[in-house]
Amino acid sequence: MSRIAYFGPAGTFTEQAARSLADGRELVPVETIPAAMAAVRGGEAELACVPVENSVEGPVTATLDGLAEDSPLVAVAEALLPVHFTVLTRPGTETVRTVASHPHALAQVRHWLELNLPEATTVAASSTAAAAVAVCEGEYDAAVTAPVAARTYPLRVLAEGVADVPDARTRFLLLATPGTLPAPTGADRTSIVASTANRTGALAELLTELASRGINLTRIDARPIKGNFGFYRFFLDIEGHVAEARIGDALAALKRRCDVRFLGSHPRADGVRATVGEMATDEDFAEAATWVEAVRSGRQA
Ligand SMILES: O=C(O)C(=O)C[C@]1(C(=O)O)C=C[C@@H](O)C=C1
Repeated sequence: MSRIAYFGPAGTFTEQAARSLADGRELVPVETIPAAMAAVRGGEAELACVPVENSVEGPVTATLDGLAEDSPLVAVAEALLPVHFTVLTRPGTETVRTVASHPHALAQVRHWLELNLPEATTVAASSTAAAAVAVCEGEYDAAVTAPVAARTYPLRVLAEGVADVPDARTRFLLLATPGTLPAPTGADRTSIVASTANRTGALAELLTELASRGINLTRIDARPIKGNFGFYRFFLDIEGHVAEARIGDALAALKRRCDVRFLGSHPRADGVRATVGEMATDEDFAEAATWVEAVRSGRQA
């Protein structure tokens, strides 16, 4: 049976996302995001499930860095989960002095902690479920976790439905080694990472290549190129599938300008159909290509 390595241990939001994408595959927890990616690169798992962006805290930087470095991986599917937290303690805990969780989770409950546990010190854990494990082992007094962790670990629920921002969401990717792409659906997302030269207008030129082909951008994040102070990579998510003419044409244009890594084209979890700018449909591109052919072959003045 094929396997999905997910950012664990058991009881993370990522496990929930992996379950929703599993399609009968075996789920295998690993401790870190780089370990999930390494499992796919090393062939121990066919797929990896990792978080990529949260509507409150933004990008999951370990995922972005892992996608830009080492051998290529591509996203073949995604899941979008609503994020509200459960706070767990050991049965019998009377005073909460330390609260542990993933930094993204702590950032999403900052106000709740200020109001409800103002004396407690927050501690970063590798994941929400790793924090629950640490509470079980007596290392910390409370953990901010996914609701599912309350069923996974023998802990007491101190609070449920905790979220500073009511409709917070996290998006997760299912990653594979490059192979057959998922078929276009009309509601797809294409992701790339581009490293531009450090000169005036370089980023504007990349964005213009997209805009002039009627392509809508859904996310842009910059990450430093490590060991090269002041130099950045740009992660771009765009609406559409590389099989569509305007997207293929834009990627070819970007490739001529800078270093580009393709990170996949896959259906969007929210089903939002791509906005296609004026004169940018596949038919428009095909008509224009036919005209150029005619000009080249002398059939058209
Ligand atoms: O620690 C977990 O449960 C995770 O799956 C990670 C993660 C994240 O990286 O953003 C996922 C969703 C929540 O936003 C908080 C933590």
